[in-house]
Amino acid sequence: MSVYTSVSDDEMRQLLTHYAIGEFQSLQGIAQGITNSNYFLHTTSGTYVLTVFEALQAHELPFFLKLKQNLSENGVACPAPIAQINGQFDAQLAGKPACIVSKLSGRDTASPTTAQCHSTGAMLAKMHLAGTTFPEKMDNPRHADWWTTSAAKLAPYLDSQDLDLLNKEIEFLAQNPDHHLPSGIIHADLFKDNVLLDGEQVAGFIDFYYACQGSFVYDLAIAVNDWARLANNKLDTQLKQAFMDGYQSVRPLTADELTYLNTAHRAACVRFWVSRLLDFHFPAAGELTFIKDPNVFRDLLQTFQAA
Ligand SMILES: Nc1ncnc2c1ncn2[C@@H]1O[C@H](COP(=O)(O)OP(=O)(O)OP(=O)(O)O)[C@@H](O)[C@H]1O
Ligand SMILES: N[C@@H](CCO)C(=O)O
Repeated sequence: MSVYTSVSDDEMRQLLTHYAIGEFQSLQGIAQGITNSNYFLHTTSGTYVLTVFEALQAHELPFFLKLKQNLSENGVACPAPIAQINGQFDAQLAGKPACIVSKLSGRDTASPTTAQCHSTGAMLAKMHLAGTTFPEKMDNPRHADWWTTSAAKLAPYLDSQDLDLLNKEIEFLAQNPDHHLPSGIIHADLFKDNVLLDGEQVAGFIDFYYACQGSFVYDLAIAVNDWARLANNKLDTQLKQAFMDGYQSVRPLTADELTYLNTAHRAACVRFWVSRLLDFHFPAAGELTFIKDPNVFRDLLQTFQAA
């Protein structure tokens, strides 16, 4: 149950005095989710989603909320943040940063169909195009510098084979950067559990809290590595193709992006192999982390190295 911060009815009533979304009716904790406390908020004007952020700092929140507003206004399926009467999107509850966003229909899936991959790929391309109208920038906190520093921190915990693989791959990526490729705002974590689906169609992307500047093909590779990954840690050709076709139905990849694609998949493997290794070897104190298997991305990386 991912409700770490309990919000009382009185606290919620008080917060709602700053919004024009009707009178408080009830709050219902949402079981899914790992990092934050999420609730369905029922008011006399409808149902919304309330998030109380457990790790994000208050000053970091406005960027992500303005981004979601910009994207939702530009036809990207994602929750629209609800502004307070004074125009501010971010709020505070129980001393923590919080926000209210529109509720989307749909649910995530662990086993996508090709049609769902196609729809998600198309929406990702739409997001990349729409993001070009967003004026603010955010550096990627989990890219080359981060994985280089993290590999040094992880070195004592890895066996020599894994450490050698990781270090050589980081060296390869340093020699093959993506700076020359089309870039802009990327989601950077578009795994299956961050997309709500309504039948075969995307109802909305959620969890924009790793969104940052990056190359579009890297973002595409992050998503395909999860959407098309099979239990044997190889990619399903049909799911991958459907995702790529969906993406390219909206934004065809350039010749340079197609040339770089395999390297982008490798970079995406390193990103999540390393973050999962850090979660495993350095669990944050007091954090209820559901450790995800780091080795799936090590194994997937090796399939791309062999390609
Ligand atoms: N805008 C929304 N509309 C409908 N349901 C939502 C919305 N936002 C979140 N949810 C529901 O809440 C669940 C938890 O949200 P989310 O995955 O963002 O949790 P988190 O703890 O904030 O992040 P994470 O699990 O990635 O650490 C989602 O699986 C989804 O079911
Ligand atoms: N999507 C990530 C977790 C959140 O960043 C993973 O599966 O490792």
